[in-house]
Amino acid sequence: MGSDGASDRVLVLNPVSGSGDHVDEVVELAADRGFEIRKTEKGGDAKRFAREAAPEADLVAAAGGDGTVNAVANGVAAADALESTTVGVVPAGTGNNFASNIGIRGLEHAFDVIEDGRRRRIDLGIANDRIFVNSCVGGITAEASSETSSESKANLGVLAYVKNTVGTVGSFDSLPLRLKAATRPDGEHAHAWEGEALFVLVGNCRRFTGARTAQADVEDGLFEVTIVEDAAVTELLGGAARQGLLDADSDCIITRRTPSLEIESRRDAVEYSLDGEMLETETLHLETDASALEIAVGSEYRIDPDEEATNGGLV
Ligand SMILES: Nc1ncnc2c1ncn2[C@@H]1O[C@H](COP(=O)(O)OP(=O)(O)OP(=O)(O)O)[C@@H](O)[C@H]1O
Repeated sequence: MGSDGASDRVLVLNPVSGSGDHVDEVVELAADRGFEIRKTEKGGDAKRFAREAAPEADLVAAAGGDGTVNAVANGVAAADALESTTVGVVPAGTGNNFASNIGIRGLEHAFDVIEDGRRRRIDLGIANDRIFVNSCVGGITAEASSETSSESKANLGVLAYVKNTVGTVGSFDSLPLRLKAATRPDGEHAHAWEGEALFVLVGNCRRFTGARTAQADVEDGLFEVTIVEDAAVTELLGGAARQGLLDADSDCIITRRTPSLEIESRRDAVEYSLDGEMLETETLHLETDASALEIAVGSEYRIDPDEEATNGGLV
């Protein structure tokens, strides 16, 4: 407790995330460790609670799904406290994609990590004036993505999205988009792409191509961008996917690493999902804020997830 009565560790608890049966256990674990607990009652509370707590608190933890982590990161940023406040992640959502990417396995483990885990400064994604930690997804999967199981995502990468969409949506309105991605931090040497996209997947801490791990390098100042052209559906229906051919090597799937990009719709506004929270806009400007957010990570977190194969996973 600070001298003015403000807590130095605050837990923002979403009681309705996931199946909603985490509340008692989280309250007990948090109380044992001296957290002040603030339960959300409606949308907008998590960001507000984090913004109010961050100027005094060394640690603000988010108990909920990716949306709650997103709100807490946005609140800490709104308080201008990213330099001084660490964010903790307590996985109590449906998918908990971000938590698993940073090596957090469950509720009790999350509190152990907050107590003793390494601190790392990771990149944040900025989409127009909002922050995201894990991913920004545009197109028809913006909603379908939350329904694709994490197991299926990890195994199939971007193919899981195409398959899931084909399975659940049935027909498609592809997006006429224009993308411009910088190849250097100063915005020089832009790559441009224009065409009909089924979806655009921008990963900060998460990747969508058929890599061995779903975690992207979140300390490199770069997004992993995947564009799936609408021709992918034809390939998929043609049986390429069943034979395992539709993946990062497909001509319909374009991948880029970039510190910033702009996505412009050539028709209507497009719905994007920022860590599961929706944003509708015609033009989306995305950039990374390198090493902006301090988080507590589990031992399975990898700075460079691709190094695992060569050095036995040690970082
Ligand atoms: N008390 C509440 N009642 C209703 N909605 C709430 C409440 N508190 C937060 N919310 C809403 O919950 C959403 C965030 O949910 P969150 O993403 O954390 O969980 P989830 O959807 O179960 O998990 P995941 O994103 O991992 O699938 C936000 O959109 C927020 O507005």
